[in-house]
Amino acid sequence: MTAQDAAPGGPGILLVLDGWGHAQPGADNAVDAARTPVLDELTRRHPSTLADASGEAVGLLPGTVGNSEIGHMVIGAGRPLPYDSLLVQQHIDSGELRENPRLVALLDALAAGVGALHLVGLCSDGQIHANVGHLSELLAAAAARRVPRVWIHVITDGRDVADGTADTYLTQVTALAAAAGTGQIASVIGRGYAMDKAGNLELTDKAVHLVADAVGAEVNTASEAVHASERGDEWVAPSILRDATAAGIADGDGLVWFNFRSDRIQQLADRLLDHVAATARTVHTLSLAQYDTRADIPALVQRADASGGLADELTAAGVRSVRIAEAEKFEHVTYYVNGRDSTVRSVEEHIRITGPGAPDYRARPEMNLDQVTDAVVEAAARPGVDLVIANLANIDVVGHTGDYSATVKACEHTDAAVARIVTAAAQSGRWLLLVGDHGNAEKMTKQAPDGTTRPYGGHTTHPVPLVVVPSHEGAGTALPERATLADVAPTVLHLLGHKPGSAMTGRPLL
Ligand SMILES: O=C(O)[C@H](O)COP(=O)(O)O
Ligand SMILES: [Mn+2]
Ligand SMILES: [Mn+2]
Repeated sequence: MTAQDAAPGGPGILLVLDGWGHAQPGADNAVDAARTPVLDELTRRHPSTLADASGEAVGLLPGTVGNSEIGHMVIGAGRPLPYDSLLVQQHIDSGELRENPRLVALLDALAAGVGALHLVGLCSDGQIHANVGHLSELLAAAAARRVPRVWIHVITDGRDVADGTADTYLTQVTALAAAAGTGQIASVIGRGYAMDKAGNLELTDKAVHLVADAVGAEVNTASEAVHASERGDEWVAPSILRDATAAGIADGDGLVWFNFRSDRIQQLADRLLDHVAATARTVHTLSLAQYDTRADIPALVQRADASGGLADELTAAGVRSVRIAEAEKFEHVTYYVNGRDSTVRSVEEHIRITGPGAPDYRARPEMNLDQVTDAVVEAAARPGVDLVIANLANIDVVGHTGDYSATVKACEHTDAAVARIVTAAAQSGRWLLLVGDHGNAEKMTKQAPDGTTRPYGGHTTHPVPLVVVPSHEGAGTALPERATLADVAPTVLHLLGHKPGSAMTGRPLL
């Protein structure tokens, strides 16, 4: 049976170009500056539009930059999904968070037993992993319940916000603690250490020992630690404040993780809990939102239901898909597209491309794109495969370095990979849908809180290009002037010859 027979519409390829946003040409627009003849030609010749990938359109607070998790979840769900940051904010605004029974029980137990509360999280307003405003609510709750000691373990950012801004956020943390009437910064560490997600345990363990055992370079002030960093805010060395050398976790203490996003904090959370248990201490932990940890950490705010998306529809229709990405984005084309569901369904094959990682992607903007492309071309040639879903990571991952010329190169490598995939699609009679998951590389500078313009590798609120290359020349019709990521799954189903799922609010664009 050929793929054409298996799917009444026709087989296809959904290609997510990570971090491929659209903005007017400008001196900091790496997407526009790059030589991308293939993408330019596809956009010109075939039905194309711009899709909203940030804010309310995807389930974030208005004006919030998109991110890979919500981007891929909405691409898969075919509807905006209230994201964890939005749900946490709603719980704060309604007063529910402060009254949360789990939180109240923990704080009351600490007050009664004279235990300390440790608050650990990323301190910035990048709104991708955490929001320092959420810390303020936890401090207020601890003050209201008269917790005798509250230690703040600051993780510095420099990735979701412009580098060189950590000091401003430290000042903010101190002001929030003063306003709440409780909380003292105990330690400071860059997210490069504390939020590793690639299994580099030697990095994670520095954060474990800092938070659990108060082991780090001694500094007089948090700001001193930030200024001593030779590699920017992301790599602030593990530092303990001189007046907090007793801030390690004591038996019976409490710990609340205040990142709302799991992927980059779960490795630390698991490792720290293992270490505390191995050293015969008990710590009572909660997380702001639900984490994908090995350990069962009760969450203060539950996740939105993301079922009824593309994966469920494909399974019901018996549509066979292959998911392909390199390690950096593998979970995005599997777990997140499938609605944060780690089941590998019988109609799915997951291909994770591994290759040499890079401590610094500026030196390897090509990443492992050749192998990813090989795998897409190979899967596209297989008649038994109805749908290939792949992610090309370069534009986003290299964009995060904040290095403009490396990011231009990443866009050019991506263009060459797309050329091969277009040919493979044509040879196998497949349609091809290209879409970004959020903006990044089309804006490589940002105004810092002090008013200066700085290099910026983070995400944006810009829309993303969406292009449909039909399987047969001339088969395309114009797309609506504007779309959203929620329209991707209905459009994919339509191209495959199916109706949108009943849980989907997005529409087929063709
Ligand atoms: O975790 C990261 O690398 C960034 O903070 C967010 O990027 P992502 O949403 O593309 O993963
Ligand atoms: Mn992304
Ligand atoms: Mn990113």
